[in-house]
Amino acid sequence: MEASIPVIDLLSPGSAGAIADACGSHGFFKAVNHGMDVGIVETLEAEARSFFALPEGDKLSSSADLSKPLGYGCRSIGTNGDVGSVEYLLVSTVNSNSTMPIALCNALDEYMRIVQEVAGRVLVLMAEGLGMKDTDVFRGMVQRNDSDELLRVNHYPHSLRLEAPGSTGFGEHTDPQLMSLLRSNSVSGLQIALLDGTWLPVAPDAESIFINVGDVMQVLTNGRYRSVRHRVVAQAGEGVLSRLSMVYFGGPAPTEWIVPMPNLLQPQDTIFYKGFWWGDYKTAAGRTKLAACRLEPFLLHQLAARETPQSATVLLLNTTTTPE
Ligand SMILES: C=C1C[C@]23C[C@@]1(O)CC[C@H]2[C@@]12CC[C@H](O)[C@@](C)(C(=O)O1)[C@H]2[C@@H]3C(=O)O
Ligand SMILES: O=C(O)CCC(=O)C(=O)O
Ligand SMILES: [Fe+2]
Repeated sequence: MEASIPVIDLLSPGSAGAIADACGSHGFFKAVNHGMDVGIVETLEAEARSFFALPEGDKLSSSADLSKPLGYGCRSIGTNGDVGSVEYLLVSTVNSNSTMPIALCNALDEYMRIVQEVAGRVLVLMAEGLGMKDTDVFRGMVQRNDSDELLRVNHYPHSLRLEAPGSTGFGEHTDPQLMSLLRSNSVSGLQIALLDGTWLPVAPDAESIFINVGDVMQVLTNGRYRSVRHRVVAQAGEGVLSRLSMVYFGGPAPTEWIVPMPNLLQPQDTIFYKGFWWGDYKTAAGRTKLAACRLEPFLLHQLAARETPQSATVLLLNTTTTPE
């Protein structure tokens, strides 16, 4: 059967089960009937596009009050030499972005508000799909006062294309947090890695949202939900609309201890991961290259990769191929 992205209606009665299946098989799905306010999404898109159209110097100085790695960035991703044909704005909830255009700040704030609400609903369904009694456990982790939530707006202008068409827009990686919620315009480029290592292009859909499972969720669920490797391949097309995406990352508080959740384990189950504090994991992740397998040091050493097909996926995906 041809591989395809699972599509889930968030309002359907079977959505929790369908989400659990998708998070286990792909670590990724498209959600329809998500209820996000179209006007707020379109306003952020328009404000972000105006911001990205500013001269480089203005963009750099206008976000200079956001300390690295937050703020405006161009080509360089993280601090370890990774580059892509992307410019972006990375903001956290706790930052007051005083020197950015006020309309952009307002649009980011409004978007954060609606994306937190829908991310919360999805996290509840993710817990429900696992049969958890406390269906609020994941939402609770990302919606504490000190939770580590981020919003990133990525723009892939043709002018930044590094080499030939098909070159790196945003290199392959997994997202470190619990889950990410992505919305893009109608320009393609996003691809996800399947269990067998092939890359599956994700058809863009500006009306829908896309959910990624992140590293922390993979650990909390002892590998039942799979942190998906993904990348953006830069598209050709001078004069044509460029890709613009907005991604919410739901991370826990720095003091949250991340370990396979006891109430998801049966006595006979193998525990695949040792625990870590999110704060430490994030600091360590910040020192890695984008494509690194960041969970590798936490995989319990006595486990052979073949014993754990889902949780070992990330480790097995060093060499990936693109389907023709
Ligand atoms: C190369 C890097 C960029 C990143 C921090 C890291 O050292 C490794 C993880 C990267 C990532 C991927 C998902 C998100 O876009 C991001 C904000 C995150 O939390 O982890 C980025 C980091 C970044 O751009 O600083
Ligand atoms: O821009 C995209 O479509 C994906 C970006 C991404 O994976 C990220 O920002 O972590
Ligand atoms: Fe990502």
